Amino acid sequence: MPRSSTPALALSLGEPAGIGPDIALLAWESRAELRLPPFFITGDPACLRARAARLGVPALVRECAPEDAAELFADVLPVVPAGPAATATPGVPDTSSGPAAKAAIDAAVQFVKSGRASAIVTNPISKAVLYDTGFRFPGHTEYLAHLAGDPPPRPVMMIWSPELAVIPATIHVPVADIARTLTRELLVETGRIAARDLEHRFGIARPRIAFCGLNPHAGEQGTIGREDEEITRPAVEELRREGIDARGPFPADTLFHPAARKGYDVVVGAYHDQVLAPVKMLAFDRAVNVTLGLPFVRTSPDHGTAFDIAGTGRANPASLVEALRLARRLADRDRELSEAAPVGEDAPLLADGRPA
Ligand SMILES: NC(=O)C1=CN([C@@H]2O[C@H](COP(=O)(O)OP(=O)(O)OC[C@H]3O[C@@H](n4cnc5c(N)ncnc54)[C@H](O)[C@@H]3O)[C@@H](O)[C@H]2O)C=CC1
Ligand SMILES: NCC(=O)COP(=O)(O)O
Repeated sequence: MPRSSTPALALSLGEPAGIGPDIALLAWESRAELRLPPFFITGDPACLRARAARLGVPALVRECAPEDAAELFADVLPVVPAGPAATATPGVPDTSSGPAAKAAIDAAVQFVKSGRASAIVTNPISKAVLYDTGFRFPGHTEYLAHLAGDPPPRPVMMIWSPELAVIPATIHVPVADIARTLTRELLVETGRIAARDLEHRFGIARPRIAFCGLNPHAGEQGTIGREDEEITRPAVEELRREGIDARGPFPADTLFHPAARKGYDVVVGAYHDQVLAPVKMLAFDRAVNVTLGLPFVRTSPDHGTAFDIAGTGRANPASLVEALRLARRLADRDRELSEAAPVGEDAPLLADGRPA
């Protein structure tokens, strides 16, 4: 059988005791109806066979090489074995979970970097389980940047949905540390990366980037906290001087209602829950986590491991389905841009080496 010229997407197994295996199986089961782009899973095939049997999903799990996945996808669930056996019971991670989840990410990244996968989609990991097994990165976002290159690019987390797209400038930072982690340099870098990737990867000609204040009422002209005047406003002004359509700082409490959402393409928030809560309220089953700033495409469902429903058949694969679709779209656009780009010494390059 001829091999497809477009590599499949690599989907990492995620936390084996979470809903990653469930949603991967359920998405694959609806592949024809949903016209899903072909993907293969990196991880322990035995874990997926056991979960398919438990859920009653008639999936034929087939071990294969990445190159064969696109052709096999219509008939079987392609799995490229990676990492140790994942022995955990659904809902109950054990000591195999951390190494199995990490090895699945490592393999997916290796395949996308070598051109054997078009993009990577990651199933949720349990941060606590990984930290317990020696993982020293806050999450996928920073770990993927570490694997992407030396020096690592600055990664930016964006949660994207048709209703709302948001970026937390600080990510997995304790609330007590947010104000000192939020710097002008961080906001400027985040704005630049957002502007660049929204234009190049998402095709938005001049993205409008709204910055949230940190304090109530965006600090009320410095009377309720100084950060918005001393950090966020100068960052917005610096970005505007560079030609980026940055706006704000705006009070967070009035930035997410329907009329306000018409005024920007993405919101950069000061911290995780300030912007992830609104997007998950509006679009929990449609939103997709995208890492900007990487030399390859990475998406993920917006939710976590959902240990409480793993292995029950109640997990909704909709966010994973959107993550797969978006990964395909972004990877196709990356490929079109690189094919159209001039070659040779004069070709302009982005900071990470991608064609501008
Ligand atoms: N990209 C990633 O790797 C992410 C990992 N996490 C990790 O997930 C773990 C659990 O986090 P939580 O805050 O409990 O959030 P969670 O998203 O796992 O669960 C929150 C609630 O939503 C439900 N839920 C989540 N996804 C669902 C789906 N697809 N279908 C139906 N119901 C669903 C769960 O059953 C639970 O009641 C943590 O260890 C966290 O670090 C959280 C977010 C993203
Ligand atoms: N709350 C979002 C989240 O935890 C995702 O983090 P990451 O693993 O994609 O870095």
